[in-house]
Amino acid sequence: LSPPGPGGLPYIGQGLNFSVNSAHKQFTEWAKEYGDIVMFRMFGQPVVVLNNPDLIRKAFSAKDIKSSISDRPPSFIGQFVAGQYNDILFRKYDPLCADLKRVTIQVMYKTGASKAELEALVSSEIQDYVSKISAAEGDVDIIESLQTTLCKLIGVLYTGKRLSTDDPSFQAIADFDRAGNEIITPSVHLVLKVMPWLRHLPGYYGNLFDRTMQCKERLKRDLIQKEKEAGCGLISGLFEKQTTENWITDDMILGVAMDLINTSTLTSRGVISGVYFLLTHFPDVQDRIYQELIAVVGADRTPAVADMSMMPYTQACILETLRFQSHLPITATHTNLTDDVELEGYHIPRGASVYGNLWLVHHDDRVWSEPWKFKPERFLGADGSLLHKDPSLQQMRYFMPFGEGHRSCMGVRVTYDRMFLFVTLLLQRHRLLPPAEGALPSSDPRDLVPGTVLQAPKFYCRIVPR
Ligand code: HEM
Repeated sequence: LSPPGPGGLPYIGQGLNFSVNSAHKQFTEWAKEYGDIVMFRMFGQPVVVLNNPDLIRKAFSAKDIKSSISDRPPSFIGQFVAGQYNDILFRKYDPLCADLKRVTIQVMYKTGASKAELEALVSSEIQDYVSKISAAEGDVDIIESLQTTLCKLIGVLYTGKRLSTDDPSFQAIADFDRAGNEIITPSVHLVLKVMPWLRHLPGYYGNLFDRTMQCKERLKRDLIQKEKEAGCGLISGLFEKQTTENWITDDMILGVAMDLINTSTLTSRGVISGVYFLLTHFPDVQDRIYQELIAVVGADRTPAVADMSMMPYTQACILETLRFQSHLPITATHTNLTDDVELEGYHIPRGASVYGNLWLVHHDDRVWSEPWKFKPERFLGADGSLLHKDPSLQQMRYFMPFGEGHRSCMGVRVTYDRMFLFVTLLLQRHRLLPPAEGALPSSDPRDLVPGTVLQAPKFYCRIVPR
């Protein structure tokens, strides 16, 4: 039995009926009509949307890999940019993918993500950003200069040191970030997937492909090779691992480096611009964070990640931002390349594109009261403690901003830590106010700027000292 769903024109199916950039809205409409599993076709390709958190977990976490929907479909970037899927993000879920993901996470934590020295470097990058935006007078666009800081944070993760903006390693990251984010845009990537030969022709697609490959070469020459010789960050940590895990090739390390640039800058930009935007909208939330910050950290000491566990309200704001704005409203594409799968009595054909609809999960009004309101307190118990850790709470089953299962996000810890530092380092000494001229755009998440990652609309604010 096939899952129910909207029909459509022969072959084209629903291919012309919605924009890939706001697929989550269309998927959510269809869920109302067809239920928890919806299937439709796009240019002959079956597409399945899972609208219920338990189903998403079941499909994406199944222990038996044959019945888990954890592969990625063939893709242009995986094939031609990552050199035949020598990476994690675009690779099917074979044992090599699972091992590379496991080792990368291990090395990420060992060399960096949880080390105090690295946190100090991350914190200084963010403090520099805060000093820069708070020095500006009048109405400022605080997101404009964020991208440089995000690339510098990747520099810290990869090399274990701060890179200046004229360092060739930093420039290699920033250039790859620009080209990679352009080629990964769904509308661009879709064209290249259907017509991969466009990469050989002059014109927009051929130029973009050439530029991306040049950036890849620079990344290899100016960062990866240098880190291979000496270093103390994630990249040199992966090279060290080659001694015990001899299946790790140099090309895989380059693939991982490319993956983490593209998965981390756009998403981090979404969550940081998103939380600053909401704070500008809600001064009372800023005040409560400030009070908590002063009680735990004081006005002089620099906030550190270790303070986070003592600041439940601040953590609740971070969780609520992730729920409310659901920056990745649908998961990356999943598929099962080897077998057909039975899910809740429905037949999911091999090779179907499968998505988890995280947007719907996070705004389901049967679980979240007033889902379109920004209410950090929903994550707090009556005594003010954080509810997030309590798995018996039904709503926590409905919180999955980083996906679930074998393909879930590798940057969860990094993201929580960074959001905490961006929020506290700014609010300890400053207040975010609406612009003097003009109004703030709406804070309703349905008005976020669509794309692979939802972004806050362009906004101006004033930063004033406390
Ligand atoms: C900033 C907020 C972030 C959010 C909301 C987010 C969310 C997600 C989601 C929803 C997925 C897809 C899961 C799936 O396909 O089922 C994902 C995958 C991934 N994320 Fe993140 N992410 C964030 C930041 C990061 C960062 C900072 C990194 C790296 C340091 C990262 C690395 C990855 C990687 C490598 C994957 C692919 C894993 C795989 O294919 O197995 N993410 N993320």
